[in-house]
Amino acid sequence: MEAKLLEAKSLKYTAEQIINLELETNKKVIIQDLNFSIAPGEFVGLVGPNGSGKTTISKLLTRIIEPTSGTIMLNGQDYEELDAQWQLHQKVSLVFQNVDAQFIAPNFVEDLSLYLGNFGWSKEKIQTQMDKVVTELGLQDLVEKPFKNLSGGQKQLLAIAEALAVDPELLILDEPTAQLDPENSQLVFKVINKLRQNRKVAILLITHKITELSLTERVLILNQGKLSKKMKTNDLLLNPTLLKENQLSIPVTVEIINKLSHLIDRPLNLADPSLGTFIETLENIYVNSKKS
Ligand SMILES: Nc1ncnc2c1ncn2[C@@H]1O[C@H](COP(=O)(O)OP(=O)(O)OP(=O)(O)O)[C@@H](O)[C@H]1O
Repeated sequence: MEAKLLEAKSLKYTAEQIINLELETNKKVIIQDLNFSIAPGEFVGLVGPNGSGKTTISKLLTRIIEPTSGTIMLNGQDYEELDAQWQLHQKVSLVFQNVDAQFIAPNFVEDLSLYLGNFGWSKEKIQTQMDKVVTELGLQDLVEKPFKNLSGGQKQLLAIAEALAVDPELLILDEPTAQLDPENSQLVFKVINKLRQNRKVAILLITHKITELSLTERVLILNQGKLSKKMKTNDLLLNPTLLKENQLSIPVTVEIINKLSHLIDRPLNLADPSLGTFIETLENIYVNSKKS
């Protein structure tokens, strides 16, 4: 049986929702009956239309909110047994969609010291971890600069560095480049790619961007709070209908294949092995051109 780092079973989350000006409420089901697992070191994508519940899942996995029912297990241990959030947050780290909400001190050195100090770490241990992560991501020039003088991409990199400083087993990235321009997105993309190659951390990547998704091995597709599909990322990348339904931009290669089919006036089977090799080559050229 495949090893499981994290396992969610029959996960449900319901929130009170105000329905009119008299402030009457009803229960809104946001997450319903989710079952999924993530293996140690696995890189998994989480996609779905706006409002499908992706951010809610990241909050459940970090105990910012508690599920209405169901269980989450980490290394076979029930989340309930990780009796305080601080214990969990050394194993499962989250980078928020809006990184400004993540920092409370004026710069990275002070912010990370405060964050790791909360776990009761000694000054020496904090310094060792800070040096390690700053060197790993090449952020030496940024660590003492005030956050207010940094670009969105630089802040996003520091937020990732902060989340990695605890050496988590699972890192959750919630749309890490959603608010960045192409240049800053590229900076962050390169770092995620580096982590994939060099760290043994499992990553759950929430994204609407196909280039980021192409770094993942497997993808969970969420629809109205339910997991509608779990599939290999490559299979999703070749399925224009599913991509559109999940607000993912169509890969340039699939567009080329579709245009080819129009030209020859017959559908091309994307599952055809020879076409697969052609698409793979085009994808590599495309992804590499984005990386460089
Ligand atoms: N505490 C809450 N009370 C009421 N409704 C909520 C609450 N939290 C989330 N929701 C609703 O639950 C749904 C899922 O929200 P969530 O932010 O998880 O979606 P998402 O897939 O991350 O969306 P996006 O892609 O836009 O970031 C939305 O309709 C949202 O309005």
